[in-house]
Amino acid sequence: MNKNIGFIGCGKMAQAIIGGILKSNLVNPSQIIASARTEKTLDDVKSRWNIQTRLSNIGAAEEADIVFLAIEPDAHGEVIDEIKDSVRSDAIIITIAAGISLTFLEQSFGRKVRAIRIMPNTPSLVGEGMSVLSANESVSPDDMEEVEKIFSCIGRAAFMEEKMMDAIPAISGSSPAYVYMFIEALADGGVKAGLPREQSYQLAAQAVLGAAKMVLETGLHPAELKDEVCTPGGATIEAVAELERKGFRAAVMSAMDQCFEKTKALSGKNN
Ligand SMILES: NC(=O)C1=CN([C@@H]2O[C@H](COP(=O)(O)OP(=O)(O)OC[C@H]3O[C@@H](n4cnc5c(N)ncnc54)[C@H](OP(=O)(O)O)[C@@H]3O)[C@@H](O)[C@H]2O)C=CC1
Ligand SMILES: O=C(O)[C@@H]1CCC=N1
Repeated sequence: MNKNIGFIGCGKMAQAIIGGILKSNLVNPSQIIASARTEKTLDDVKSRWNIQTRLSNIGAAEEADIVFLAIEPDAHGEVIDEIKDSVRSDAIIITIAAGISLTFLEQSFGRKVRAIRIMPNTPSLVGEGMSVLSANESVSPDDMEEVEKIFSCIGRAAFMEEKMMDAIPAISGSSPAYVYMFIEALADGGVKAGLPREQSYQLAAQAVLGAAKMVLETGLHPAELKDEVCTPGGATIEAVAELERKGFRAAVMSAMDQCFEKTKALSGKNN
């Protein structure tokens, strides 16, 4: 891809995207220009990937064809104020923040900008991200294709109407955190039953990866796949019954409600 990509903010999520893009060889390290609040972060990313770094946000924004706002939701107003006169008029502006709307971006730039709102997740680092994208009407089909190319290189990309975007953190932006907790719990259970800890992590993580692939590749309903594992009178149904008694599914859905409510609160605060 013959474009310069700027990252304003270079924390966990930006680094997952940068690492994923570079692994897929979509661009060279010299095409990525990142800024952050501290020199420490910039030194870290420079030594990890040899990308270009700038301590000034303007420095990262002015040379970029695509500008990622990879900062906290609350930092958007101040940062956009800082860079808005330096961003190229034809640049594509992307926010990856929870709860930052396209209208907020347009209003903060004070002009028509090509704006895209994306909710990615950290498995982008290993090419297994899930990113949901929503664009304003200034974004052309060619722009969309270009941005979709980036996110398809680091996992799966889906376009959705903006009204859906506040619901995405709970299901795919934040959910890797709950899945890691599940893997950790599985591994602890393995250790409790006498398995070595390192192998327990491997067994647990591979079971989660395999189960996810079964859902994606067989197209079967998760309930049907679950039923296939439960041998009549066997061991699995005992575990399933205990998970139901302990409110496993209700706990997951209620956790997602909390995440959704917080995202809506961020949206309300920033829009
Ligand atoms: N983590 C995740 O899994 C996901 C995060 N997101 C979104 O990504 C965004 C960043 O989150 P995350 O990566 O977790 O957070 P981090 O705290 O890891 O990263 C934030 C980055 O922003 C930089 N920063 C903060 N203020 C400024 C500023 N004024 N100028 C320049 N740089 C600044 C920080 O610099 P420094 O390092 O020097 O402090 C840091 O590099 C959030 O909006 C979040 O909603 C979206 C999906 C998933
Ligand atoms: O915790 C957060 O707010 C961000 C959004 C999705 C994942 N991390």
